[in-house]
Amino acid sequence: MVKKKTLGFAKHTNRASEELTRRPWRCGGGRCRGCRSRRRGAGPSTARVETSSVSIPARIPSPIEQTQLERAFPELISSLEFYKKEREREREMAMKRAATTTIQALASSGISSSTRRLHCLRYALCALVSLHYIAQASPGSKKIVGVFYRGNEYASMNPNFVGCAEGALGIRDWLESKGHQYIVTDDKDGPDCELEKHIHDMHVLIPTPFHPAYLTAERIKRAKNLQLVVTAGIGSDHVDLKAAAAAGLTVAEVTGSNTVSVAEDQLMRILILTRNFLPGYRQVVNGEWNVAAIAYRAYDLEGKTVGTVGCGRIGRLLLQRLKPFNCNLLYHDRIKMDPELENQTGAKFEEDLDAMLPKCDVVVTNLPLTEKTKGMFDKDRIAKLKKGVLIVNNSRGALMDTQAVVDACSSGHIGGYSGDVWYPQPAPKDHPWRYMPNQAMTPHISGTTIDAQLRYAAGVKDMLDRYFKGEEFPPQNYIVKEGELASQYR
Ligand SMILES: NC(=O)C1=CN([C@@H]2O[C@H](COP(=O)(O)OP(=O)(O)OC[C@H]3O[C@@H](n4cnc5c(N)ncnc54)[C@H](O)[C@@H]3O)[C@@H](O)[C@H]2O)C=CC1
Repeated sequence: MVKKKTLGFAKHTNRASEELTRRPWRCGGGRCRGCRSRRRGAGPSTARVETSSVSIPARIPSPIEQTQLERAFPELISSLEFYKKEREREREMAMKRAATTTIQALASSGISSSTRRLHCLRYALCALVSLHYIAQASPGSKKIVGVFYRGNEYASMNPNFVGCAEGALGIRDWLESKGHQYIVTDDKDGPDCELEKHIHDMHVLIPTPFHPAYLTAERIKRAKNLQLVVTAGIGSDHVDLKAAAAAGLTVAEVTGSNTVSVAEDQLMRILILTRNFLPGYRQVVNGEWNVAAIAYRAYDLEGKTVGTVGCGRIGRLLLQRLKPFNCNLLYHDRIKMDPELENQTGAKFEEDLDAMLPKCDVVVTNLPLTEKTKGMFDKDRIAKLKKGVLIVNNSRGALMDTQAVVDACSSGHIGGYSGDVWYPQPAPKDHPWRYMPNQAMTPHISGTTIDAQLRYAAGVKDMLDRYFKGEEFPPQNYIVKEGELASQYR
């Protein structure tokens, strides 16, 4: 049976608002994980506030400490009281005021002896930890974990580079101003990684396909507080969707956010392969000049047959972009396009995939990775392709049988293979696709242009906002909802 988890705390707090005022860490509902964990002895008195590098014991000060604090920083205490009572906006202001008061009190205390300075620092630390605790434990406060690729020295080179861990989708201030905890990391694999430290108590996970945090059934089992997974991008195959559905999680992605970015990239890869571009580039870099080595298998795209396997949002944009090149366009999908759209793109529907493939000079994949599409291009299917076929796969690496692609590229049966998706990601140094001939591979980049990042960051923010308010997401964004997988994943 599917366990449903409460989405959005607006409803949640209404149901038990009085209880929340008295015991802010409890929802008052019998199914509340907070209450259950407290009964198991993991209540706030023993809770720890995790940050990416330190772990501070978070607890409400004892009455004695409170009196000491009151004496030391009366303004701070009244701010704390105010903070507890008032609504969200006022609470934010009170938090800022309390922090300022602490700093001002420190600065104006005229401390001369080191002992007094130590006392003062202790009080200040205690007050700040209390503030932090209240921010964590206030009604509806969520722990949100983002897993993105690291920006390193490039992080500060473009203010719109929000897709990296340092950019954190540009939503840190917004989330923290609402009292939520936002942990961002790129450390996602292995038992000692940073992500593992937060699995047990995170409420929301924001993974991205470019640096996938693999949310396995085993991790889902341990993610007792998890309610929502929002993929920053498109393609949520890094999540065990069946396990997510069984656990009552919502999985959503920012549908449409990078379709243009991928369609443009595919067009580029088709041209790079058709014109045999990369060997020419390598010659130049290596100080060589050998026209024949390129020209003997460089072609025009005009007149060639291009087939897309999968023709949803990206596939259709690709067909529209290919139309002016005067190719023969074919598509295979579960669903036939509207006749109007077929006319617009000039593409012909092929119901039988295996009948379409041998006709194609260029095959492009535009499918999600599902149980049905995993390993779709195995040895047998690749053998049915035209000799010298060019393949562009920006969908997912696992659509291909890795070794079958290596063998076909090595024998020349595949004349060129290009894409940006691998399994696993990041691709290990010894991944055979790095070393096979006739490849024009890159890291996973096509859907993470700056334009795409801004779109998927805005989409994630919109969905988080709706989640906090207990509102529905745009329907096309749901991959798992109320125990059901989106139709193409079933
Ligand atoms: N490399 C990158 O940066 C990116 C890669 N992608 C990948 O591209 C995929 C497609 O993206 P969209 O076009 O936006 O998705 P979409 O959902 O709009 O289109 C997918 C199409 O595949 C069809 N399909 C699904 N299963 C099928 C099957 N078994 N047989 C035949 N057709 C099937 C669906 O009917 C649908 O028309 C994503 O799922 C993702 O894996 C998406 C964005 C960025």
